[in-house]
Amino acid sequence: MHAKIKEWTDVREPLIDIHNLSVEFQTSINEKTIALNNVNLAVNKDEFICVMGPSGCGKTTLLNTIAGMQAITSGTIMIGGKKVDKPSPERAVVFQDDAVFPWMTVEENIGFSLRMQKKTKKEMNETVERFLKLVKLEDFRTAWPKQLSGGMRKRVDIARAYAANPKVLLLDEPFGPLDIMTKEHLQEELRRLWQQAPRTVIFITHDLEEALYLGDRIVVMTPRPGKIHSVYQPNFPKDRDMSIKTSDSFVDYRKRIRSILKQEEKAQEWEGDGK
Ligand SMILES: Nc1ncnc2c1ncn2[C@@H]1O[C@H](COP(=O)(O)OP(=O)(O)OP(=O)(O)O)[C@@H](O)[C@H]1O
Repeated sequence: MHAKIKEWTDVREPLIDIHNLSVEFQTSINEKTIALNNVNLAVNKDEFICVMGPSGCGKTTLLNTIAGMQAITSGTIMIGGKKVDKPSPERAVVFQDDAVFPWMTVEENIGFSLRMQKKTKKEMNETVERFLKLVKLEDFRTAWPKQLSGGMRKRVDIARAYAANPKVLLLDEPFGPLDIMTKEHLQEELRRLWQQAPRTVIFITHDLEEALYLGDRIVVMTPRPGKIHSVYQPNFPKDRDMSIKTSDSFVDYRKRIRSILKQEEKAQEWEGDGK
């Protein structure tokens, strides 16, 4: 059995406190799937956390549970001292498939939640303007979603979630279906946006490079049952660009985490053979 790596992580001001969280799905009368097993995690206010791991390790279940969209079997999630048990506008979710409204222009999409929150016209215009600028879509304010590329629609989606002014932004593989160039461009933009408008972000991905580039901390999950294997805090510069991907430290983290995932995969194959 390989040694588990535990790393020093710095949680000073936790906004999110996940304690002994387990989520089970009843799959038939006598069978259940343990999607999350005893997960403990604290997330600082305005921290950018990436949760990564192979398919089926419980990433989406964790995100849905934090969003309040998935019932908890045992344990608790507290956000800002309040127990999570249902969805709230304090938590905005961005999914893999963009959720822009095709019948609204770019600026109407970004202002949607502000209209729902009954903000004044002035507040709404200022916020929409700010986020149009931050995601560099000022020249497309009156465009319809079908006139935009996939990457641009994703920027509208993120701007809309941001403009709602949530305490927590939850992103579930938002760049998953995009080509590598668009993906890297959006990763840089998201990091820049987050620096200019800090928010507590939980970003789910199965892409290790994406997790290392974006996250201040990287939570590595492993499956069967879904658990946190280890947490890393690489301390890459806050203000970063794609060049960090070739740094010795980045390459070293990538090797170490990849080797953990490989060992876990092998261990599971052995377990599978033993059945
Ligand atoms: N509604 C459900 N009913 C039954 N089982 C479920 C349900 N949702 C998830 N599961 C199971 O829970 C486990 C974790 O699933 P989850 O989707 O959270 O993993 P994931 O890491 O997000 O995977 P992926 O990267 O493929 O999206 C899997 O074994 C999955 O089959």
